[in-house]
Amino acid sequence: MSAETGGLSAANVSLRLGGRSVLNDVSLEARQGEVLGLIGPNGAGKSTFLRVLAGLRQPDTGDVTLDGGRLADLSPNRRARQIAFMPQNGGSPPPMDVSDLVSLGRLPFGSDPANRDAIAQAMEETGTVSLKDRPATALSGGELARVLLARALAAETPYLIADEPIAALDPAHALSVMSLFCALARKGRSITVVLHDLTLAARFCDRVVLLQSGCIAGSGTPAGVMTDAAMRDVYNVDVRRVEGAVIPWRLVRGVDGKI
Ligand SMILES: Nc1ncnc2c1ncn2[C@@H]1O[C@H](COP(=O)(O)OP(=O)(O)OP(=O)(O)O)[C@@H](O)[C@H]1O
Repeated sequence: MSAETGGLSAANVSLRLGGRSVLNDVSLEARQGEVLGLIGPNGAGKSTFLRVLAGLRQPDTGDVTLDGGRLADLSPNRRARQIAFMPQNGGSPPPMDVSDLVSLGRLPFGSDPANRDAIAQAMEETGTVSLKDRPATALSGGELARVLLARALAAETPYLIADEPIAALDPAHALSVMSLFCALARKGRSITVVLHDLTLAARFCDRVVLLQSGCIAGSGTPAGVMTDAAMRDVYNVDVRRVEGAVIPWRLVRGVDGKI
């Protein structure tokens, strides 16, 4: 992991797509040492913003900086050594075995001797070791999501940006991945993650940013942002904070290897 300090910051980012404003003056900082949750309803602009933050799409106005320098000025290779991005859904995987797909996460590092250990660790952390010889095209949706997360983690970048990484996961794997994100943050990594599971967002994120129609509608601690009023205004739902709800809370045993 890089010893560099500082943050990944978006400042006053705006973007129009198809003649519509999709992001409107969005500013936020992804800080090392914390899990930042990006929440908001469908179409709020979360995925679009993540791509801007990862340097994969240029905003119309505003800028993204990494440790004080313009992200757009970094070469793709240098950027990839700093920021790993896990896209939503991931699309159709290429026709290759799982271990080869995860290895792609190390491409920016050439023949670095650390590649082997980084790949092995990422597969252990995501419970994908038992899938290593399977064709990626034959995985279930949740299995593929964990393999794509392993590919992103294998790069061991200071910044991880993940778009709905637990959307397809069963409760045990979702808990395991969120716990892993917290553990990585405690080791100094910056994790920025889009979530629709508000229970897990409230429990595992150090900070959340609530997006609504391309604008920031709230930012701060989960309790401070996810108020009844905000849930009503932004999500159009009344929430109940119910004891006795079935909330998967702790793993009974590891899922497929070390968790
Ligand atoms: N290439 C595009 N051209 C036109 N509109 C687009 C394009 N890409 C995204 N949009 C629109 O921008 C808005 C934000 O899309 P985005 O995928 O960022 O939302 P999201 O918050 O990630 O939603 P979800 O929770 O459904 O994944 C949506 O209304 C979407 O239809």
